[in-house]
Amino acid sequence: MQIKDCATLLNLDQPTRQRLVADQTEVTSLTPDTRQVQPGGCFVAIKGQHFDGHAHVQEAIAKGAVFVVVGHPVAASGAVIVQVPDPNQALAQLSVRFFGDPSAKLKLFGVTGTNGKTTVTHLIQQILNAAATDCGLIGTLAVTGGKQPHAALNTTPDAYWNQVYLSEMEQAGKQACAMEVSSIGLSQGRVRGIDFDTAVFTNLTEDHLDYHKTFADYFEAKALLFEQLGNTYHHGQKVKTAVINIDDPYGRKLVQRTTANVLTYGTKGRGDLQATDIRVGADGTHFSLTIAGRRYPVHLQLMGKFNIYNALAAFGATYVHGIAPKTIIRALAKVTGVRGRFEIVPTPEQVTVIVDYAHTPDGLENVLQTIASFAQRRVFCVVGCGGDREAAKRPAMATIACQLADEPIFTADNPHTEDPDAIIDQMVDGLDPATYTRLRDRKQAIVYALSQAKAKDVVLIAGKGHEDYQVIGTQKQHFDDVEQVQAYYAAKAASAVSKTRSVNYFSKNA
Ligand SMILES: CC(=O)N[C@H]1[C@@H](OP(=O)(O)OP(=O)(O)OC[C@H]2O[C@@H](n3ccc(=O)[nH]c3=O)[C@H](O)[C@@H]2O)O[C@H](CO)[C@@H](O)[C@@H]1O[C@H](C)C(=O)N[C@@H](C)C(=O)N[C@H](CCC(=O)O)C(=O)O
Ligand SMILES: Nc1ncnc2c1ncn2[C@@H]1O[C@H](COP(=O)(O)OP(=O)(O)OP(=O)(O)O)[C@@H](O)[C@H]1O
Repeated sequence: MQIKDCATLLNLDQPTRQRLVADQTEVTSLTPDTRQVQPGGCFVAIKGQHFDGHAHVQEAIAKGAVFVVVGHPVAASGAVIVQVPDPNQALAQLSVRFFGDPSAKLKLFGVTGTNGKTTVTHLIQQILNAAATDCGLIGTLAVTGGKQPHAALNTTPDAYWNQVYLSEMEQAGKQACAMEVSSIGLSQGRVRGIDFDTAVFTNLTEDHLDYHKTFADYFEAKALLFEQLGNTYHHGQKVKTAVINIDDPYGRKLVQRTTANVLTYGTKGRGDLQATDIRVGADGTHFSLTIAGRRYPVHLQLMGKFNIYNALAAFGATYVHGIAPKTIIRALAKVTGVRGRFEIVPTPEQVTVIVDYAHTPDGLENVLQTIASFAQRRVFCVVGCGGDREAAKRPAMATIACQLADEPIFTADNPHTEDPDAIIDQMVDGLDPATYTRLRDRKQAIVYALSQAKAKDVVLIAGKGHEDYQVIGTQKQHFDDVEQVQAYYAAKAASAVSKTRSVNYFSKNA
């Protein structure tokens, strides 16, 4: 890329555009991060919550930046510096150009909604792989599909990293990418410049209201994905489709918000794609799927009615790409689970232990209702709420746990800089203390639940799913719910062995 290429790309005033139009200086790298600036590169100054790139332009130039994009005038010299109204938008425009617009060459699936994004993207990946279409993933668990996986800092990375990851996937020979698109990512413009083929809506319930302030704003952020599918019908090879949960009232609104083709799905008698005759058994979930007047039996190993919705979403997203229903159904039947999503942790006892990422009132309710459909005895529920965010959902989470679990145990999630006890106080406000147990230390809470559970009980450990850390204060410490369960049973087995040994020892010497 040369500086002159940016003349028509960026939102520049006429004199600046004329100044750049003949500049053949090569721009050999691009970054919004002062720590990554390379000689010959372009630096885009971004103002974040903690760091403002504008205050560090001279530092970027000292590191060799030849082209700098800013949002307001800065006192710096030694490079071509241009001002644009929105540096975040400029970063997206430059990234698409610099990395050769990889999303145009991949089948791009964007999945949004309060719950189900991770699950649906994984299901889409499994189906595409079964149909010999190599698919990468961008989402909460990680970014995969390039040469090597990347840990996920955000569910939806920023505009620069999206293009980096997509170009890595393209270079690694991937043909598709399924991407989780968060409402925060949408409202911050992180997916600007990504040419989605298919946008999927799962559902909308209360979440992230500390960020979006009102439910209406939260919905508007989600709606952006469907509006951004475009307003033309000449997308080259891309046929744009919105796949929408029509049982959700917000899904019904979204149908009006896109000019793309729409495929709706649901379980309540409407939708192009419908699930009926739903049966939950010990071997998973069975239902009949109807599409285009044909009916297919489907079996999922995944538990829970919400996973039927996730399966319908993934079915719709891949069906519109011409994948045969039977191929999709076979692939869905093989999926055993997604890490930290209703993950059954094997135990040496007849206690069913489930680790699940449910961290919204709706998510927790769904998981507990699913457990109720097969639980034979008591249900324990270890759950907490995150700190420094979303205080409003705390009492709702605890009330649902008290209503749907026999033994709710309230504990810490990621308290961040809040006092875990203060968070639990807000959770249990108005609840009868006789109806729950509170143990602020998450390890102790898990150990307590496991030690109380008897054969045929179920222990749900909710809220952190795949996370292998706990954020206490400003420190991120290693903590993994699955490991805690394994450690508990390993310690129990070791103590049983040592007790047996000591009994033998004493009996031998008696
Ligand atoms: C509130 C928020 O959205 N924050 C995001 C924001 O961070 P920030 O404003 O603090 O950034 P910053 O550290 O001030 O840096 C600003 C700029 O300066 C640059 N910088 C920074 C340091 C330096 O030395 N030099 C430098 O140039 C950075 O590269 C960046 O371009 O920009 C960062 C880089 O893109 C994001 O990682 C970060 O997400 C944080 C981690 C976060 O927690 N975000 C949450 C709210 C979020 O986005 N969540 C959604 C939804 C998840 C869900 O659905 O559950 C998500 O998509 O993850
Ligand atoms: N379609 C759904 N409807 C309601 N709840 C769901 C649905 N799918 C999953 N869940 C619940 O929400 C939890 C999170 O699921 P998943 O990770 O797939 O959602 P997500 O949208 O990616 O969440 P996040 O953005 O917070 O990572 C699951 O562990 C499950 O409890």
